Amino acid sequence: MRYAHTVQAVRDAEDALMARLPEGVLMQRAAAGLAAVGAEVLGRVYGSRVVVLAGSGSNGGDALYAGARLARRGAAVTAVLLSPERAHTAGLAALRAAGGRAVGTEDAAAPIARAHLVYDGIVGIGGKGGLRPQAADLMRAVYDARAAVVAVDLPSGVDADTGEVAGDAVRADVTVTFGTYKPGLLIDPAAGLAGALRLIDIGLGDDLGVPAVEALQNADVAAMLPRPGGESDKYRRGVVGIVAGSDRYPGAAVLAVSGAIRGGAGAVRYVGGGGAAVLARHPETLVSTGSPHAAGRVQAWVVGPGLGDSAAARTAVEEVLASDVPVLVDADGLRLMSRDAVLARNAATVLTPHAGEAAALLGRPREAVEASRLDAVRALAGAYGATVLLKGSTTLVASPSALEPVRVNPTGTAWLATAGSGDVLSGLAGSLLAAALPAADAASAAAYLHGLAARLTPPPLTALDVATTLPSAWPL
Ligand SMILES: NC(=O)C1=CN([C@@H]2O[C@H](COP(=O)(O)OP(=O)(O)OC[C@H]3O[C@@H](n4cnc5c(N)ncnc54)[C@H](O)[C@@H]3O)[C@@H](O)[C@H]2O)[C@@H](O)CC1
Ligand SMILES: [K+]
Repeated sequence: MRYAHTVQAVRDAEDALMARLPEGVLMQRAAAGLAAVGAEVLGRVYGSRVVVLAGSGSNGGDALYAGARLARRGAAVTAVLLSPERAHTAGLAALRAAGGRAVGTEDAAAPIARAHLVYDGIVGIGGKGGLRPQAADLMRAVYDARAAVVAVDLPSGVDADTGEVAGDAVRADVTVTFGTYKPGLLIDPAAGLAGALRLIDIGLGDDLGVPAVEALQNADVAAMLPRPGGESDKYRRGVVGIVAGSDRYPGAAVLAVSGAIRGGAGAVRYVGGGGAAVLARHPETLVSTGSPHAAGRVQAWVVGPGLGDSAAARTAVEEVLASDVPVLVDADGLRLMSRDAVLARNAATVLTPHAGEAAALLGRPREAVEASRLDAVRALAGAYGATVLLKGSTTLVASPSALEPVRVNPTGTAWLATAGSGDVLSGLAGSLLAAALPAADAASAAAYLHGLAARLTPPPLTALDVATTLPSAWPL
């Protein structure tokens, strides 16, 4: 698992650790990591030209000490001090002692134009709001110079706790972060500005509390997925029921079932008007028309993809929500469900909106959901007492309890923004629910596998390609 902690958690852990260590040790650990990554990016340090953009806080201090380390190895290092009277005194002295120099912003143009590498030490976890105009101007000069940008702790101007970007922010090639990831490094739009992430262990480990955000890694997914044993039969492995598609949208039925049959459940029941199309593609499906409760026992339901908004569709959603097994609601189901029906449930409910659907449920503009994804997913999970998977550029999964970390999906590709890919995801997640995975695990493992399958599929990909590639994404 990859963990991200809030600024407050980082500060508490740093305070606890600093009380046990001589002064300055943590900053030296940070600077050593920063210098090592800078040296890697440069390839050859001796003779290279490095600019340190140093703000007034400890983030600038880290960058100045890193600059000092590279200067000792033969780099020409120039620090540009954004507020010269408040620059980190000891860091600046170390840089000067190592042969580096410092200038004010008025003299920054020439060194920036010739720089190979620029450290963004403007602000770190103490930053508030976007870049100030002067810093934004300096960064424009940096991009024009095509220097490599290494952000210190996080790209300045992004919100460390939420991933929100309120104004101008640094666009980094690499971000070297200290002690733990910050939520903003994993969640868009900020994550899109961080470049490659490098975590430097500064020893916070035992002092960090519960993470705010976590990202599954391959081994985590492997440990969660169902594996049939000698005692398994199709019913013990779980049966998933899919209520999807309609005469008008039979394709959604096929796609949801194609995800479900590759999700580890022992059998898939399909209920609805798309049965002929489903059977043509997946003859192993148990197909029925009529109502969900007449279809036979299932261990989880998926309801909504391509369902339309007929009276029958509404009744089907109500009936499924009244059941005592886990239910995943997607697409049209999200419009047809009532909040009271979701709140009244005892078994788990998983909602899988994209930003537009989440916006409608929350009564916010879509852009507001996209700009504040973490807040949106938590708000929805709280309001509905449900596990919510918010799809998009970074897919997030929030549990109904605000104490649980939000999961951010590390896989995926922009090619997934294709018709029907969400239907495959809901079938897959429903199948994992039927195989008895807890709701947050089912949703986040499904997002992981779906995103990985998409990456393994040569573009331009179709939703059915993703479903077909799922077995290659399944960890062995
Ligand atoms: N506390 C520690 O033990 C450690 C801290 N470290 C570094 O210290 C950083 C945090 O340092 P600080 O708490 O001093 O805070 P920062 O260096 O992040 O910035 C705080 C300063 O920036 C100003 N500021 C806030 N928003 C701004 C904006 N938008 N534009 C320009 N200036 C702005 C504030 O007035 C304040 O003076 C971390 O991100 C990390 O880089 C590391 O050295 C590791 C150890
Ligand atoms: K920074």
